[in-house]
Amino acid sequence: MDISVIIPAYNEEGRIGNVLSPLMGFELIKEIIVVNDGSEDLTAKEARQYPVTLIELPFNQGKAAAIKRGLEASTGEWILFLDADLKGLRKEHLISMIEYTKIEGIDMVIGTFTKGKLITDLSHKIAPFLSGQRLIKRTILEAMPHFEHARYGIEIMITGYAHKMGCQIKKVKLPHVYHIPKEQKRGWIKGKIEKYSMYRNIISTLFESYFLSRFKWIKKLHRYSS
Ligand SMILES: O=c1ccn([C@@H]2O[C@H](COP(=O)(O)OP(=O)(O)O[C@H]3O[C@H](CO)[C@@H](O)[C@H](O)[C@H]3O)[C@@H](O)[C@H]2O)c(=O)[nH]1
Ligand SMILES: O=C(O)[C@H](O)COP(=O)(O)O
Repeated sequence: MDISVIIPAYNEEGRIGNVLSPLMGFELIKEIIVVNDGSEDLTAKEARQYPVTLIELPFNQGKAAAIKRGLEASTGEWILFLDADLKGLRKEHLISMIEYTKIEGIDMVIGTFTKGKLITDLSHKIAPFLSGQRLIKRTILEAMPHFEHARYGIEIMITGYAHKMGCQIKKVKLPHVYHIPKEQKRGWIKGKIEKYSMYRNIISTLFESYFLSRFKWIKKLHRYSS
């Protein structure tokens, strides 16, 4: 198997290095694609210090659009999505995600936070399908209907689609990994505003695509064993 890592990044100066470092020297990783989604800070400069393919979007277009651009540029058989603001990510976490892909028939592995921070652990316990850490067969992503406008609704779309197509999904715990909350990244007021707008993206995607006909998949997701 070969893996393309795609990391969407918007204003992640001082953080993106924590995610890129553990990826170095990993044999199965064919390429690392960082999509700088119109950042106004030094995210791109920091990413350039690593051997990555850097795609620069001229203005902020949202996570889903950044992922789409990364996907178009990638060539791996499997795609590993990682957020650029993770703390505590280590090689062992990647290895445990990759191990699951060896099980016959597995199409997607979702990495969930545990033993990191109470709030992030809790949010992944309640809503593991919102996790941005995933390893997916590229054929599934390529077959998906347009998703580039979904912004933060992207995880809902991918999970819903995979479910609809009968894909096999596994959750894998990523101990001691968490992400930096928006309030800490952007300041309290701006952080809360961005969070509110993220929840709107998530809820509207959920509502538009699945509320009436396919709500059942959410319940089922909780049953996927780790
Ligand atoms: O316009 C944007 C906004 C975010 N990002 C990047 O996308 C990733 C996730 O964004 P973040 O704002 O950190 O999201 P969270 O608040 O952590 O949201 C959680 O929930 C979201 C909705 O399910 C998921 O997309 C995230 O991966 C998940 O961590 C990070 O690398 C960002 O830099 C972009 O590239 N463009
Ligand atoms: O996972 C969490 O801790 C929150 O629900 C989302 O965090 P955020 O502040 O990065 O949006």
